[in-house]
Amino acid sequence: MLKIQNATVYFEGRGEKPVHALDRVNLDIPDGDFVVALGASGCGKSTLLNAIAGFLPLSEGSISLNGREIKGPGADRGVVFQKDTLLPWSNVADNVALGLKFAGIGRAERRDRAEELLDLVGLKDFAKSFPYELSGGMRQRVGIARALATEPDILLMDEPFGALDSLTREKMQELLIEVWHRTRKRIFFITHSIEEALFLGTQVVVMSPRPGRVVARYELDFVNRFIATGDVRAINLAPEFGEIREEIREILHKDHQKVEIAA
Ligand SMILES: Nc1ncnc2c1ncn2[C@@H]1O[C@H](COP(=O)(O)OP(=O)(O)OP(=O)(O)O)[C@@H](O)[C@H]1O
Repeated sequence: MLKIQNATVYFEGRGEKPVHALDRVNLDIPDGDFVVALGASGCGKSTLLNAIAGFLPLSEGSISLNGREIKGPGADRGVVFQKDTLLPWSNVADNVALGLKFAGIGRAERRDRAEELLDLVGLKDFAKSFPYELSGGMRQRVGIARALATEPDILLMDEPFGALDSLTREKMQELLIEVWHRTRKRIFFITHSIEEALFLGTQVVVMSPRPGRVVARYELDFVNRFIATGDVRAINLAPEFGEIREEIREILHKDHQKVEIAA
């Protein structure tokens, strides 16, 4: 279980009032859950992800993974960002195996593991390619394979498909569902897109800015419906999909007005 209790973060402002980026967020991510955080810009989504990753400390509250409090980065958490962070001078297989190299795993085992993961993300034939030879979607797939290499307990994904064109994005969503279904890895995923959140999440938390807090939660089943049927269109057209989408749109619209007024 990943347990977030009263997570609160203040950033020191430049001589002004501190920014209250995260306010008493409580969230449980059980094993196998796909949790999506959704919200307007500045509502603290990345702050929350960075705190789970151990990149920044909480001002108050705690985050624990399998009973151990998170105090810094660790191999039990794999991270994928919007911009790929692949090493341009290393080929795809070496990029995937980077974390294994740091962990002292031998060359043969690294190669086997990289091969297995590239197969999982549909890039079996690209092991020897270099990042510049790949499209944006393919680079993100390498990023996912790399994040999974050390067999983390959770995958943390900060708008991983935000920079992709809509067709590639849809393909990547389906690929990620396949990866999730096959590995049953728990995932914490950030997005601005309501449709993406509803399609992917077994749990969707809607966040609101100033201060960043959770304002709505949904337990959803569309992702499992997709796994069972493969029918994206039927899901998009399902009345309950439309209802929740409108409900969330309303919440986010109010946030937008709030931010515009404050700006
Ligand atoms: N290092 C920092 N120092 C000061 N303020 C920060 C810092 N990082 C984030 N903030 C502020 O904290 C608030 C939350 O930011 P955060 O990046 O977590 O939001 P977000 O929901 O991820 O936004 P976006 O969707 O635009 O990425 C914002 O007001 C932001 O300006």
